[in-house]
Amino acid sequence: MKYVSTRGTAPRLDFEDAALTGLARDGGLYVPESWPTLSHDQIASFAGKPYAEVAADVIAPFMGHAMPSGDLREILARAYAPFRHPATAPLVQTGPNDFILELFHGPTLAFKDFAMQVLAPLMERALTRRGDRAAIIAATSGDTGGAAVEAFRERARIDLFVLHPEGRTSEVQRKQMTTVDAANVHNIAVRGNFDDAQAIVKALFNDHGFRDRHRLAAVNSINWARIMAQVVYYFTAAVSLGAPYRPVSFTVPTGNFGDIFAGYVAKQMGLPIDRLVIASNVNDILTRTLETGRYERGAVMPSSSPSMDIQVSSNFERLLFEMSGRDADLVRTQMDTLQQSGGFTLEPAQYDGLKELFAAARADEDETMNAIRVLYNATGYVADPHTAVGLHAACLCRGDDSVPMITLATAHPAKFPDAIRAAIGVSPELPETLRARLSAPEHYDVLDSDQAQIADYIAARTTDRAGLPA
Ligand SMILES: Cc1ncc(COP(=O)(O)O)c(C=O)c1O
Ligand SMILES: N[C@@H](CCOP(=O)(O)O)C(=O)O
Repeated sequence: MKYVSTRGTAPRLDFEDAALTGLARDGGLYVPESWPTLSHDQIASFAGKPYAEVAADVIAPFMGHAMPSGDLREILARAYAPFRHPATAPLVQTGPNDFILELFHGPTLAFKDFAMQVLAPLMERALTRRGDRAAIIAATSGDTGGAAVEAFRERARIDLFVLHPEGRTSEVQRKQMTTVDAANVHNIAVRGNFDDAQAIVKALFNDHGFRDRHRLAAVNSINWARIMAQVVYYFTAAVSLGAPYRPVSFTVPTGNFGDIFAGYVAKQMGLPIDRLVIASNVNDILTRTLETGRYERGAVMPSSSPSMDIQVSSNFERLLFEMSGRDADLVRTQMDTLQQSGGFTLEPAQYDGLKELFAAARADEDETMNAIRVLYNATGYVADPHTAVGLHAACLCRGDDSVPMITLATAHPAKFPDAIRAAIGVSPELPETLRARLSAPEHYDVLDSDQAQIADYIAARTTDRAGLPA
């Protein structure tokens, strides 16, 4: 399996190089050269299998000859062993044909653990084989950072730099990152919003001298391996509701468009998905794009679902590439226009493709709180605010009632206690192990949203190759 960039001029890479590279050298994102497909029988055979085994079958075609199948299976078994639910990604029924897919039973209580727990051993294995090391730079609106810190702490070949927007994550999210005292973990609170932090990460990758000197790697969803690992739970959820013999729909709380792009990939691989619903909070660039055909950046607004406070959705570039018939020249021009003037109009083929595959709806703050309240009053279930945005959108874009609608629960409500208390007056409990750790001292530095300042900070703290483990 080879990987190509959405902007067409970066080298084609194999899986391992794509996973270590992060952003392509032309500023684009890597995608597989073609989509592998799974047969009807293969998909049917997932019924009743442990999550890690389904993961091996779904992931293997993307990896080519990167590693023997036994090694992959071992990595996956270890990655999902610490999840606190025996089903790993359980489904909960909340209505006649409505389900919640709980993706928060991993170590940091958010869906990011599904990919990060796999990415860390994959990257470490590749670096060990090469006798190399990497400096990971990640931007987070709250959850990617915590999951990355947990997965990469104390990995000898990796320095991890996590940029979060100062004061714009929940307290629990911030402490999940900053109370970890590990020599290879560096937290930076950026005076700005998530888009500022993500723009700096991309700019540092586009500075090829800096990138090569410090061997930059990415663990945001610009890294293809993140998306790949997230495809798996679409299969396990759909199969447990009768796929491939019947279609299912998914609603996905969306920010950087990574998680829902994984749903698109599952569909390309042969999973019968009827609707993919994009759920936005007040930062609704994607819902507006679906309504108008224009991709137009707005100001980032703080919300009760802070992990989705994003206006530039990185992975939308992958979809634009797909919907244009993989026209890299067009995508490059569109991304340049976005950078220069803050927006562009989709080509008719892109817009038609988008409307055919996706529906979209936004939830404002009152609607988000109301969705938490309505579900709690009807069933006693406590949904986190991101999930609630999804529940609101699922209701609006329901479509055919006979098709199961699965809303992704992307985080545990205990990560957002203030919002939950405001909605229903209940304080969700953190798991005991996490609660104890969050009272430890915090470690982070506050920097301006300034590329040069952040580059200097990283350069001063990156272990050089002389510091490689034997
Ligand atoms: C809890 C939660 N829900 C939803 C999202 C949005 O996911 P994506 O950025 O993949 O669209 C995020 C952040 O990525 C998140 O942390
Ligand atoms: N919501 C994310 C933002 C980064 O998204 P990613 O999926 O590209 O890592 C977060 O919580 O950090």
